[in-house]
This record gives sequence, structure tokens and C-alpha cells, in this order.
Amino acid sequence: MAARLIAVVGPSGVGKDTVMHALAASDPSMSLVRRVITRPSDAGGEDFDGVTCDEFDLRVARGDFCLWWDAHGLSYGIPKSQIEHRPEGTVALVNLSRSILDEARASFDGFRVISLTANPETLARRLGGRGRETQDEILRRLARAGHARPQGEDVIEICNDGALDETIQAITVALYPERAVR
Ligand SMILES: Nc1ncnc2c1ncn2[C@@H]1O[C@H](COP(=O)(O)OP(=O)(O)O)[C@@H](O)[C@H]1O
Ligand SMILES: O=P(O)(O)OC[C@H]1O[C@H](OP(=O)(O)OP(=O)(O)O)[C@H](O)[C@@H]1O
Repeated sequence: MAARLIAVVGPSGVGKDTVMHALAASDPSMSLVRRVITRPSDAGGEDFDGVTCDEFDLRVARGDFCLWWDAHGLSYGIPKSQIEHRPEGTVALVNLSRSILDEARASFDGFRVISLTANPETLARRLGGRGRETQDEILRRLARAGHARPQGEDVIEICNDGALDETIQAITVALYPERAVR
């Protein structure tokens, strides 16, 4: 694989999708990986490939995915076809579960992790504002937010409690220190 894989991870509502879109909009060398999810296609939010559980299992058996996992009562898969054949020097941004990072590390050279954080009040407010989940689902997602923060030399931890522009600037500086204004 020629493109570098950068995972964006963190608790529900922290802003993974929003930050990924803003990064891709700010840098033409970055683009998004489209996930396969067992969620109704019209659920809104990210652009994803919505499939039934049977179809998901079929794709696993066929070897379509390089990474897959279960969370929130859903199954998520990263198609190999979304990662392969991306040009050298480009970045593939992918929204991953924190539970799959070691597997991703073992599979992709140059893999990096952007770990987003925000305080619990911010998460609750943002999930309510997003409106994709029911109140019960939101409570379950918030209960999962305490998942251990990813550790490692490949992890960039960024707080997304503030303005989106500040988050994008902080990520860009961390990924590309040479671009920082002196
Ligand atoms: N820095 C930010 N400032 C204000 N609102 C934000 C920020 N980042 C994300 N949001 C909002 O928070 C909500 C959840 O963001 P989303 O990207 O769906 O999070 P995640 O993918 O981590 O669950 C969305 O409504 C989004 O517009
Ligand atoms: O193991 P965790 O790190 O807690 O992650 C669990 C799942 O939550 C996110 O999914 P999704 O984007 O569907 O949900 P979200 O937008 O509410 O975060 C993430 O992409 C994982 O699929």
C-alpha cells in the first residue's frame, strides 16, 4: 500500500467525522475511507456503505475487509479496496475503534493515530445536537466514552473541546511540524 493510513479515534460525539472532513478539506493529499456498516443507509452522518448483517458476514468470509469490528450493536468493516491503489504520498483518513488499533499497527507501515478528546459535558451536548441516535443509544455511547485513551509513539492526542479550526491547526502542526509558521 502506498498511501499512509491515519486513524481518527475517540469517544462518540468527540468530533471524529467532523475533524476528518475538515482535514480532508484543508489538505488535498488527504481523503476519507468509506466504511461498511450494518446501519440503515439513510441514517445520516458520514458517507458509508450500509449493508445487512448477512451481507456483512458474506464480505468477511470473502476476505473483503482489512479490519472489522463490532460496536454499538453494529458491525463495521474497512474494505481493502478502499485502501489499496491510493497514490504514494497521500493519506487515507479512517474512523476506527480504539479496540482495533494494535491490529491496524501490525498491518500498515507508517500508521498514525489521532486520538481526540473532549470533556463529558461536551460529548453529551454534541451527541444530542447530532440527532442520529435515540436518548437510550446516546446514554450507552456516553457510558462507553471511558474507554482507555490510546497510548504509543504513533499517537497524537488532541483536545477537540474548542473551535474546529484550532483542532485542525493542532493536528496539522503535530503531523507536519515543518509546516508550522515560525
Ligand atoms: N470542534 C467542534 N466544535 C463544535 N461542534 C463540533 C466540533 N466537533 C464536532 N462538533 C459537532 O459535534 C457533533 C458530533 O460530531 P461527530 O463528528 O459526529 O462526532 P463522532 O464522529 O466522534 O461521533 C456534530 O454535530 C458536530 O457538528
Ligand atoms: O471502540 P470505540 O473506540 O469506542 O469505537 C466504537 C465505535 O464508535 C465509532 O463508531 P461510529 O462512528 O459509528 O459512532 P460515533 O460517531 O458515535 O463515534 C467508532 O468508529 C467505532 O466504530
